[in-house]
Amino acid sequence: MSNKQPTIIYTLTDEAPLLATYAFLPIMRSFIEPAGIKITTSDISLSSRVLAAFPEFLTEAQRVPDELAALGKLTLLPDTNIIKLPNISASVPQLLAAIKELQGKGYKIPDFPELPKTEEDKAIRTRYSKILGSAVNPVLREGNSDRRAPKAVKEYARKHPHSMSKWSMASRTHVAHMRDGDFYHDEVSITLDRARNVRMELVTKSGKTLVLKPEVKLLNGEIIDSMFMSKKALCEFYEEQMEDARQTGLLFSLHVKATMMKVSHPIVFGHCVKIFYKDAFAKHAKTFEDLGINVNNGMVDLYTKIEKLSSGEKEEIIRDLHACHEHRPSLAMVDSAKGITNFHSPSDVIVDASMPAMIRSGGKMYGADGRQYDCKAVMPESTFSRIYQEMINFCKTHGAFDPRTIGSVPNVGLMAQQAEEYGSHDKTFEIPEDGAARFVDNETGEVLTEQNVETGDIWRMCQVKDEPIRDWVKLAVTRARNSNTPAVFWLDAFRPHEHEVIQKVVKYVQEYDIKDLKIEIMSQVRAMRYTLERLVRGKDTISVTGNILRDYLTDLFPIMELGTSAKMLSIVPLMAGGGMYETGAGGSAPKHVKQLTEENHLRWDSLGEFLALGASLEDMGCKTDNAQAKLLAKTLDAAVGKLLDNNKNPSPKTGELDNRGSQFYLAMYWSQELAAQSEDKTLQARFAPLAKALADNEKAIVAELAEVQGKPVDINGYYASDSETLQKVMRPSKTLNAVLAAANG
Ligand SMILES: NC(=O)C1=CN([C@@H]2O[C@H](COP(=O)(O)OP(=O)(O)OC[C@H]3O[C@@H](n4cnc5c(N)ncnc54)[C@H](OP(=O)(O)O)[C@@H]3O)[C@@H](O)[C@H]2O)C=CC1
Ligand SMILES: O=C(O)CCC(=O)C(=O)O
Ligand SMILES: [Mg+2]
Repeated sequence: MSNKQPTIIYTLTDEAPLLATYAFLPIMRSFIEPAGIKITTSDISLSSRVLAAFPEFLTEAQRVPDELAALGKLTLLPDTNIIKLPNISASVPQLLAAIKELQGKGYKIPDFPELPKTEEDKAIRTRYSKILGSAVNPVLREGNSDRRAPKAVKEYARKHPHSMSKWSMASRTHVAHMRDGDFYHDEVSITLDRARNVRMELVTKSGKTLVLKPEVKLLNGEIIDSMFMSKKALCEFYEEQMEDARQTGLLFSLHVKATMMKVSHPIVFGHCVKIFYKDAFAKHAKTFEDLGINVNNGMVDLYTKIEKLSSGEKEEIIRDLHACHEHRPSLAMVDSAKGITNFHSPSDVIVDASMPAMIRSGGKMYGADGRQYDCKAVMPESTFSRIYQEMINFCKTHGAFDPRTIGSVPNVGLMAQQAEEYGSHDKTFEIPEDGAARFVDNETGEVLTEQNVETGDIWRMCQVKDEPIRDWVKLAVTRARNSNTPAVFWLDAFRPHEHEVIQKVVKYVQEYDIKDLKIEIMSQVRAMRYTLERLVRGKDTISVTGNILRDYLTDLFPIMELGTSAKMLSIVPLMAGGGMYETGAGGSAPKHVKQLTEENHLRWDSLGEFLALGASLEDMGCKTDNAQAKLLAKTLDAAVGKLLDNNKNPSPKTGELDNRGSQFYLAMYWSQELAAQSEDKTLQARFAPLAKALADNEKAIVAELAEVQGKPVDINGYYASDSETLQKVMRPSKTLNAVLAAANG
């Protein structure tokens, strides 16, 4: 046992989860500190990451340390215990807004160089690139992922089923994906025979050798993939699908994950927008180039930049853009009332959240008139899009899922040590010239892979190390055994990368006695069908997947089963021995901030935080033999059960109980559980008065929390608010604050 004080590190992130944190931290402290457990915070918000990247632009007082890097290092230590809330994986428009806000607050950080020309601009751009997209999770996720719906949550969903829209056999909704020329078709994969130092280079048809990445250090047994997406095939695909949607009268809707595939997917997104508005882009090519318009960042980039033009020029462009709509399909809308389409920003429609929402709505998305229509969900990469089509087929045949009766699909996901797409960010390139794209061993000159590519193709290297695969297999077998549930590895032997992974899975599974377990390997589409057949019969099936499907399935199934992925238990057993407890499987819900600032109601559900805290305490209790930590975990679990039983979840409707009210109830139930137990008399004596004070003041507290609602509230910014304001907004009940202060002595 270490002599260090047991410590939980709680992350400060962005948007709704950060707001909720300002209410939750004081509550948590009141419960944890009496047991000698310390809570520290680590600010990994977007604004803090921006400031940490540019110390020389700031005054001494403004500088902040790089807390993400420090936290990343801690994940490699055995006694680390982190509670990680969702953070913004910033798109360019989000980063630009954060920079602008910080500059407005007196931080003299540089502008984001959109078209860097000088060396200095390029260096700044490189620093900003490290902050863009999925920049936090790959650093902290030094372990694989275990996400599931706890029993109490599943029972709650069965008792209080969320609404599911009807599916009809007549639905024309479908998924459109490329059938050729995408990453699935153009992939080569190898397992390394020894550690190697490799470069990525392009030998152009004109005879030049361009080194795109001089060095990638690879380990023995590591799997590396060379894959590319053909620009020509992608653009043809978009043309065909747009024409098909137009002729058949379907909404056209594009779904990408531009945050996690932060280099490739913005390009994939941008081509779609440029094809849709092809005529306007051809006519105004020169102006757009002069303005530095880059629709990889969405139409918002275009609309912002044409503001600089005279009103005549601007109107002409807008007229020409509108004219394109006449021979194109209707677009799915993100906000019909404001005329914001699917093309506005690549971070508005993120596959993991957007596809389940569409399937939950009976295959419908919103059109420009605010009504719901069948749609063509365009997901160019066929690798994983087919699973959604399989689910759609199933819903059309069987009708919508019934949350009262369906089973559950927990996930064990491969993601440790920047597995698969997580590690591809600095190894993804837009090909500048036709040629051969190759991985070459720097020491021997050996060409490991070679693929012919054309200008504009997207070429990348993905990798996965051997140890994470072994750990993933162990986690899958352990979950299958502990829950007595079949586990299916979703792996397609016809995809080169997964073919290599299968070899390792087969090898590492043999390290366990699995004769009483049901462990299978199936291609994704078969795995989906098999899982769905079981799901509708009330049976559970563990999905064991690579990184992308980890992400996709841990929103998809929870949203069908529970109505949300916020109520998921989401654990990352760190490979070095520590633990990271993520809060739910959803994101930072920007819509929720909007509702808060307009109506002072925060609908964010902190159940994920409560579950993560429970898992974190339990783990601490077991690893350090700390009975009080175990007791806190047990009583918190019971309190969560009571919270669900009494339906004290936050309501989406202003005027009803919100996040702050739900947190109050958690505190009340938790203190009651601690007061009612007799295992630990000290904790009992400590919490009895708190339980009484909270119960005695329930009415007053709930009334004070309700009173503030219905009016706008100023949170002093969006990305870089200040803690004083947030505390004030998130802790509006004087009575609750006084009770907690008294309890903390
Ligand atoms: N682990 C992480 O760090 C993750 C970060 N993200 C980031 O989050 C941001 C937003 O992503 P987006 O795709 O919009 O996904 P979100 O999960 O944030 O939002 C989709 C919808 O899910 C519902 N939702 C999600 N979490 C909760 C919760 N705790 N309580 C209540 N409802 C919830 C909300 O529905 P409703 O509007 O109906 O209330 C919300 O509008 C992006 O910047 C993304 O990169 C995304 C996923 C994970
Ligand atoms: O890292 C990200 O950008 C989002 C991750 C995510 O969506 C998830 O873990 O479910
Ligand atoms: Mg996700």
